[in-house]
Amino acid sequence: MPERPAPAGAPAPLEGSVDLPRIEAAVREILLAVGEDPERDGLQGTPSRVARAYEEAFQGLREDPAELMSTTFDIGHEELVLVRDVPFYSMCEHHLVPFFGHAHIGYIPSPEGKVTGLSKLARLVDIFAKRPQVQEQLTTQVVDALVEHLAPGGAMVVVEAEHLCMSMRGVSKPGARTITSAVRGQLRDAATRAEAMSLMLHGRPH
Ligand SMILES: Nc1nc2c(ncn2[C@@H]2O[C@H](COP(=O)(O)OP(=O)(O)OP(=O)(O)O)[C@@H](O)[C@H]2O)c(=O)[nH]1
Ligand SMILES: [Zn+2]
Repeated sequence: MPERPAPAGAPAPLEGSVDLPRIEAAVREILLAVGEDPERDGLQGTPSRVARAYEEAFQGLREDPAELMSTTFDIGHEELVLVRDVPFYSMCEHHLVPFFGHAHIGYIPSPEGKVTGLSKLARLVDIFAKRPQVQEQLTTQVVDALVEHLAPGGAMVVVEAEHLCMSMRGVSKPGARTITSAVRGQLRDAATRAEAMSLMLHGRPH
C-alpha cells in the first residue's frame, strides 16, 4: 500500500500586525466599485469598521498553537477525552464569507504524551478557524496539532458547518450542512472510532 504523504502542516504564525489602513483603502474601493458613495453618512466609518472586523476574523494567522498547547498536566488518564459542540466561526477562503458550526475534538492520551486543559482544545479550534479556510483543512489542522503537541495514542476531530457561500449566494441551499472528520492513531480502529463518533453526535438536534 502506498504511504500516506506526511501532512503539510499549518504555516508558521505571522509576525507583526494586520495592515488596517490597507484594508480600509480596499473596502473604500469595493464600495466605489459597487456604485456606493463611501462619503455618505452611513458609510463613512465602514472601511475602518471592516478593517477591525477582519483583524478579528483573521487573528488566528498570528497565533501559535505550540504556545497554546504548552499548558499540560500530568494526569494518568489514558482513556478518551472528548469536548463536543464547540462553536466556531471561520471565513471561506474562496469567497471570504463566513462558514460556521460546531467542532468536536477527542483524543486518547498516551503514557509518553501529554494532557492539556479542556479550554485549550476549544481555543485550538479558534486559532485555525480564524484564518481564510476550507473546512477539510480546518479539520486536519486541528487534529494534526493535537498529534504534534500532545503525542496522544489517538485523536479525532469532527466539524459540522453551514457555509454562507452555499446559503446566501450561488447554489442558495440554506440549511445544508457539511460534515468532515479526521482521525489519527488508535482512533482509526473501527470500534474506537465508532464509539467516539457516537459520543460526538449523540442527541444532536437536526
Ligand atoms: N471542499 C470545500 N469546498 C468549499 C468550501 N467552502 C466553499 N467551497 C466551495 O468552493 C467552490 C468554489 O467553486 P468555484 O466554481 O471556483 O466558485 P463559484 O463560481 O463561486 O461557485 P459556486 O459557489 O458554485 O457559485 C464552491 O463549490 C464552494 O461550495 C470548503 O470548506 N470545502
Ligand atoms: Zn465559499
